[in-house]
Amino acid sequence: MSVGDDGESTNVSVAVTGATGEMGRAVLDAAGAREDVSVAFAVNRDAPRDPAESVAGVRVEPAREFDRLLADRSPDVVVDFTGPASSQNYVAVAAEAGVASVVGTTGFDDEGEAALRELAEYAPVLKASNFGRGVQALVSAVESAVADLPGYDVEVTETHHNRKRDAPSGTAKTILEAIEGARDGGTADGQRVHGREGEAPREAGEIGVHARRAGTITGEHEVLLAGNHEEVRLTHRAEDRGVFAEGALDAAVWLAGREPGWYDFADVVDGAESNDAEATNDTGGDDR
Ligand SMILES: NC(=O)C1=CN([C@@H]2O[C@H](COP(=O)(O)OP(=O)(O)OC[C@H]3O[C@@H](n4cnc5c(N)ncnc54)[C@H](OP(=O)(O)O)[C@@H]3O)[C@@H](O)[C@H]2O)C=CC1
Ligand SMILES: O=C(O)C1=N[C@H](C(=O)O)C[C@H](O)C1
Repeated sequence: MSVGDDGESTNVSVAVTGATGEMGRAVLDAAGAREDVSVAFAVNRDAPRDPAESVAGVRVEPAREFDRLLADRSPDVVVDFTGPASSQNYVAVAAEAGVASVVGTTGFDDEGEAALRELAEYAPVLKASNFGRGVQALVSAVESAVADLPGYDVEVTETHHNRKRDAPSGTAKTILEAIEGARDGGTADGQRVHGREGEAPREAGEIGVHARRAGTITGEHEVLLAGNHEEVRLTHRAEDRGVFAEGALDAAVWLAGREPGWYDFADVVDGAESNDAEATNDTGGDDR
């Protein structure tokens, strides 16, 4: 991390994994347009066959070179949008070298999530299921609506492009946890009903969860609350992956130089200017 003459402006160097994936490309595009970020290197599992091929002007190296590049180029933060297994590997190598990680990858199982949290004891790890600032606002609005409307039926619907692997989305899981936390005394996730089929009517307290996959839709999340002959619908719609990429780079800039620990995007959005966020190593949360 370099600090400018004014002592204020900083430049954070990032290593980008999954560089030829949708999000890797978006991150490299966004980084190229920012003055507070530079790219130390970029890797992909299957690097382009032509070594001259680049993404946003950055040469993409094979993932097997990740350890060496990390040592040689000393990035401040690794920005990872890949898959759960590779993400865990990248964060492990980074943490061992004392390098921070921003993780956007979703779809971790409990074991994978716990492993990441353990790695946060060695280096800062900031993980978020959605780096859109609007989703932070959506989650707050959902918590408030659920608390204000006890007894209303709640259904969560997420819609994504047809290439998405994990369902429900990481964001939907974050929203579900917010709903459960906002209900009186909290509710067990056994009340989640995924899809709906058969004869039985809806039971009180159920939270319906619906995942749709179609075309090239970037990402939509809707929470429907219905009762008392009225409906409330809270929706977030991402129009472009650049939204997630900018949020992830904001997170990288915020994370550089922090103490080891577990952080989330709410820390960045709530206290972007402050340096006093407390890292946690708790095992709670479902931010996958
Ligand atoms: N938190 C957020 O705001 C957001 C999170 N996401 C999440 O980010 C992740 C990536 O999404 P997206 O970019 O659309 O997906 P893509 O499939 O377009 O890209 C995934 C990238 O990760 C690489 N990759 C996948 N598995 C492995 C592996 N086992 N080892 C090494 N590299 C691997 C792929 O390499 P290869 O080309 O060789 O297959 C590819 O470069 C998903 O989990 C998605 O849910 C997405 C958008 C926003
Ligand atoms: O895979 C995606 O595309 C997205 N994944 C994230 C999720 O699982 O919530 C975030 C965003 O909705 C796009």
